[in-house]
Formats: sequence, C-alpha cells, structure tokens
Amino acid sequence: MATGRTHRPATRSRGIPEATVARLPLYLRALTALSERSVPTVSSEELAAAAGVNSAKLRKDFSYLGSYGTRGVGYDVEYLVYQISRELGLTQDWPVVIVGIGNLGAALANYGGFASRGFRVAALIDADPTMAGKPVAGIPVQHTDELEKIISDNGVSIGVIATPAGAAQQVCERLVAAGVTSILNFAPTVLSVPDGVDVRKVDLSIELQILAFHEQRKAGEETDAEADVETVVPPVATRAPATGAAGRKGPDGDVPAVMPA
Ligand SMILES: NC(=O)c1ccc[n+]([C@@H]2O[C@H](COP(=O)([O-])OP(=O)(O)OC[C@H]3O[C@@H](n4cnc5c(N)ncnc54)[C@H](O)[C@@H]3O)[C@@H](O)[C@H]2O)c1
Repeated sequence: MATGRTHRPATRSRGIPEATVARLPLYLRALTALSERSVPTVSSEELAAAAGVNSAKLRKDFSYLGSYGTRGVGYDVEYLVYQISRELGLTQDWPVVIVGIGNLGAALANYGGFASRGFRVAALIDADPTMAGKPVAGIPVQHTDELEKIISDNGVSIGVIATPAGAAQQVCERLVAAGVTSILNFAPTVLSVPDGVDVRKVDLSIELQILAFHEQRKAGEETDAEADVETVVPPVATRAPATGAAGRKGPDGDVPAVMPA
C-alpha cells in the first residue's frame, strides 16, 4: 500500500480554506437550531456567539461562500442553511459503511444523527463470523469478505473505521482499494493513505487529555494567584512564623515555615 499524506493542502480547489470548511458545520448546527425555531434572520454577532466563533472570522468565512448578509437585517437563515449544506455536499445522500461493529461501531450505527444530516448507513461490516447476519440498529452485520462488493454495490465513498488499532490500516487499505476516498478513523492509530484520500481522526482520549492540560493550568493559575495575594498581604502570626518567611502554600496546601530551597 502506498504511503502518503493524510491531509489535503490548507486551501481547497474552490478557494475555501480548510479552517473555514472546519467551521461550516458549526455554523450549520447553529443555523439549523434557528431554523427549527422559525427565526428568519440572524446577525453575524448572534450567529457567531451561537457557533462559538469570532464574528469577524464568521464574516470572512461567509465571504468565501459569497454571502455578505444585509446591513441592519443580517443573514437569511434558510438561505444560509441551504448554502452551507450545498458547500458541504449535504444536499445529496452519502452512503457510509461502518467497519468494526463492537461497542463503538454499534453505538455509531445506532446514532440517529447521521441520517438526519444526509449520511445513510449503507452497511455494517465485521470480521467476526459469528456476527454475520445479526442485526444492529436494524441492519444485518455483514462479514468483511463482502467488503469490496458492498462498497461497489452501494457506491460508498465514505468509510468509518471502528476496529482495534492493529486492524485499522489493513481495513483502510481494503476500503481505499474498493473505491472509498474519505475515511473517518476512530482507531487510535495514524493511517497511511494515497493522495486523493481524506482521513479525519476522532480521538476522545486526546480531547480529554487537552482538557486535563487546561484543568492543570487553571489549578496552577489559582495557586499562583493565591501566592501573589499572600505576598502582598502582610504575614500574620498564624500564617508566617517569626522566621519572617513569606507564606506560600506547600504541596498539601499548608504554609511551610521555611520554603524548601
Ligand atoms: N476515537 C475515540 O474516541 C474512541 C473511543 C472508543 C473506542 N475507540 C477505538 O475504537 C475501536 C473499537 O473500540 P470498541 O470498544 O468498539 O472495540 P470492540 O472490541 O468492542 O469492537 C471491535 C470490533 O472490530 C471487529 N474487528 C476486528 N478486526 C477487524 C477487521 N480486520 N475488520 C473488521 N472488523 C474487525 C471485532 O470483531 C469487533 O467486533 C478501538 O480501536 C478503540 O480504541 C475510539
């Protein structure tokens, strides 16, 4: 299997930067919520807040779509929903296969949100022969022997990998050889794909690690802030001993009489 890059250049052929493409689903989610409430127009500030994006960035993003809104009125919600859906290719039905129907694959198969966003689960595929024919989310699981035929019969271009990490590259290669050109990879491994194949990786443990980093930093800032307060507040007898050591919290939250060197 050819090794290759897992990303396309930062700008797509139609001139929309990847960073903008990555924000379009956020706008679409916020706009869909407005549409469901029959809100006809929205200002860039309101929409930016709902999408969690800076409003100047939003206006720039929409300029790539040729959408500039109307001064004093804002953007037409329904039209933007249509424009963004069209840009993301969501105005057509995308058949998707999920490979690896264990805990995660079954949960994904049961997720109703794919169908409502234009992604039809065309097939569920697993290597375990005992699973073949068993329905998950109402769809019978098919054996991996059928993979190529399933892709071809259903015209599938998007594959979801939810196998153990050790199997993911081989599954990826079979999917690509069968005609899949976009892969959503949940397995904790980096996939090698040839040019022209897009890979998106989802890893919740990485997201949790990033949150852990922020939690640690917040805890550090709190400790620093407390230390700052203690350095400006004159030490009182209970906090700073007669040695005159400035009160700083030790690792257990106590106030050591003498700070370690
Ligand atoms: N990205 C995330 O946030 C996230 C979260 C949870 C799990 N995971 C990953 O998702 C994967 C699945 O996790 P799980 O808990 O569902 O595991 P699981 O063991 O319950 O399911 C794995 C399934 O893959 C099948 N399988 C194994 N080799 C295969 C092959 N070559 N072709 C097709 N099917 C094959 C197995 O028969 C099994 O049904 C793991 O790699 C796990 O690390 C990722």
